[in-house]
Amino acid sequence: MHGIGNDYIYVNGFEETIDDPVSFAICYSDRHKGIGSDGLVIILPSDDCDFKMRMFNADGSESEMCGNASRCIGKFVYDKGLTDKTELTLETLAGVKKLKLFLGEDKLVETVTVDMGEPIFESGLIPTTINKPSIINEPVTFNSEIKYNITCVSMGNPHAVIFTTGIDKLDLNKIGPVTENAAIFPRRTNTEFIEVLSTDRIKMRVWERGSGETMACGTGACASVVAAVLNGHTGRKTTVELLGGELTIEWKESDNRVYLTGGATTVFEGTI
Ligand SMILES: N[C@@H](CCC[C@H](N)C(=O)O)C(=O)O
Repeated sequence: MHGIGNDYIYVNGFEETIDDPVSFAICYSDRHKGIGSDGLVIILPSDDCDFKMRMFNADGSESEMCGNASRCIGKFVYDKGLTDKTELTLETLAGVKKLKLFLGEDKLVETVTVDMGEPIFESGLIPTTINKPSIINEPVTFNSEIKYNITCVSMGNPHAVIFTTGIDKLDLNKIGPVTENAAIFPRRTNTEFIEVLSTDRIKMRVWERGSGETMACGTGACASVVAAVLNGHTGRKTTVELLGGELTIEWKESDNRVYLTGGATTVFEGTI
């Protein structure tokens, strides 16, 4: 399945057990020698919620949260009849997320809104070793030569947001690994490169921790809109243009929570 091009292999953990998800993710995410994906998502029973998600990047590292995968899980469980509810709770390593499913004419899930919770700014919780309470538009030199101002936001997983120009031409394969593995990020980071198009539209390319450049990142889009608001670039409801499509993000003033809305698509099913 994919959420605007951010594709994962989804495994129904009610029926299948994967003993070694790390090796599975590395092996089958390979686009030449495996199935090909940005990683692996396992849908599991939960004690307290409707469902539980575990997600692994293409390098086998487990992440706390994935925005695009949570939408796809909503589609998976509803379309396959694992639930008939259109409002669901999902247990993740970043806490409980609430999903609202919207059906298309075919009565299958087309769009999902995820309550992604409150953004986190405290340096120690990002985590970053930069010795300031929070990191907003902070000048940082990477590898003693690449200078960027970064804003750090955790959506349960770490994001460094960079506002710049000419992102189409950026050599992400070169700069992405540098920011991802910088010593200031002890658990590595996802990095979003953002061009501000207007007060309600931004364009984003993302280098994901553990997967490299992907066509979209839901948590990254949320972190970027929060960073755009904090830096005075956009309003609280903003469309994010990504390589794989668009996401609508709203950081509500009333409850301080971030809401992510976008599509979810099934590509194919198979047995290995
Ligand atoms: N693509 C995802 C985020 C996946 C995890 C990320 N690479 C990390 O390691 O934190 C999304 O849609 O949020």
